[in-house]
Amino acid sequence: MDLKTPIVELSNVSKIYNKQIWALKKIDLKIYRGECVSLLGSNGSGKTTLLRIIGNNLKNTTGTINYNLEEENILKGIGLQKREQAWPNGFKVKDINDLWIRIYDVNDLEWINKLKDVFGVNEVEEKYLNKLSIVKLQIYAIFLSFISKPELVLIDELSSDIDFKYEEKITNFFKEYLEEGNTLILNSPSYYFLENLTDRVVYLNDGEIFEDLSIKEVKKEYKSVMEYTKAIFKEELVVEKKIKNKSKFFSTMISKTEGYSNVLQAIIEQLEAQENCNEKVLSRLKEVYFSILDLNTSIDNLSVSYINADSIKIISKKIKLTMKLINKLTINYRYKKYHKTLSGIEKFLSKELKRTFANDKVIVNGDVLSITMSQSEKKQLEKLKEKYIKEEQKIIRRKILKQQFKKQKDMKSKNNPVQESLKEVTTDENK
Ligand SMILES: Nc1ncnc2c1ncn2[C@@H]1O[C@H](COP(=O)(O)OP(=O)(O)OP(=O)(O)O)[C@@H](O)[C@H]1O
Repeated sequence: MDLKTPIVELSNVSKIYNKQIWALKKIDLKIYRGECVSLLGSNGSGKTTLLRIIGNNLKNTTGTINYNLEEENILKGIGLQKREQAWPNGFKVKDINDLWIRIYDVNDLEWINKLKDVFGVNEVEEKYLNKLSIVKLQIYAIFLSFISKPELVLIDELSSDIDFKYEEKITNFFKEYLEEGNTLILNSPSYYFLENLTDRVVYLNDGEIFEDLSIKEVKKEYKSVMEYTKAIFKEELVVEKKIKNKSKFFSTMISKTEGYSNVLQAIIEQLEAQENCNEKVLSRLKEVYFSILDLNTSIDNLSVSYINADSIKIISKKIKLTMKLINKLTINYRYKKYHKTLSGIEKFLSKELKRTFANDKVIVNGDVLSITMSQSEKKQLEKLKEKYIKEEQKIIRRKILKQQFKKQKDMKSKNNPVQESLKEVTTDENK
């Protein structure tokens, strides 16, 4: 197996949608065998477009793509997991499994059983596809992309909502797969996969490659992947928005999310310095940190761009995800020491941010603007609001149950310096 020749090489590749939107601009990129490459970049930077073009699922407008696959049939050589895969009604998971096995002419049943075990497919085989949760569907779509044992696998959505038991199992499976000389490309993986799997990051900005670094270079230059993402988010913003003014409305949210990310960073550094620190908690905390940083960048981006229903939906989704990650951490691990910090962040997300973005009006530079929405979008927004309220009620109920526990902890944490810095953020919040 030739590890030095790229498995895929893109030269001068551009994609223009509808003769208007220049989604990818003259991309030159070589991906090598055995690599795990993560695509990073803000919303709309071109990651999915690049992934689909490499995955032979979307036609590039200009440029050339050369594959160096051992498998002659490109459909078998490349596995692509797509976002929001639509399935016809009335199909059980096992029906689609049989169909895929037949389409790809797979005879290696040991391989299929292994995949079923890694991705938890055995547990859902008798279920109808439209009854599976979004996360289960995403994982199932990853399972399908591996069925033909492709040399190059592209994953568009690797949710941070994946259960911890599967996260570890999937990571180990991916590692083994890479060691056999196969290649993986991931779109915006969660922090866990970024930290534990990625060999190289390709950062896209407005359809161009902004940075292409190996993880070794990242660690040498920025100490950690976490520091890198923070620096690159900032660098990108400086380049993009140097001269643009942000409205006061957005700058408060931006400074708060930044404040929280700093508090989390301090906690993470404290934990990392401890000898017997709980790795699982640390990894979860990093995910929350990463998610807040991403939220911070998205709001920053939003503050200087055209605001429409879609951009609001994206932010709402990110707020929800961050809240879920926090809940996952506080509920599963009951990590008492930093509970106050996390519930402070959650309060800010649920009480301020979520409500702001669940509205169809936003304030920009002191003016109230209505977001242009179709009837169906308005209906969808109403449904979302309902869902948010229900979720909020659940959170409140959980909070009441935990009140007693919180009181005791507050007393204990009074002398903690990290808690003090949180206090600054929460005090600022009340202004
Ligand atoms: N089918 C399409 N038709 C028209 N424009 C599109 C289409 N798909 C993507 N775009 C536009 O191309 C640009 C790049 O989109 P793309 O989905 O590749 O970005 P991305 O980095 O994956 O974003 P996200 O993280 O939000 O998914 C965006 O401006 C997007 O609106």
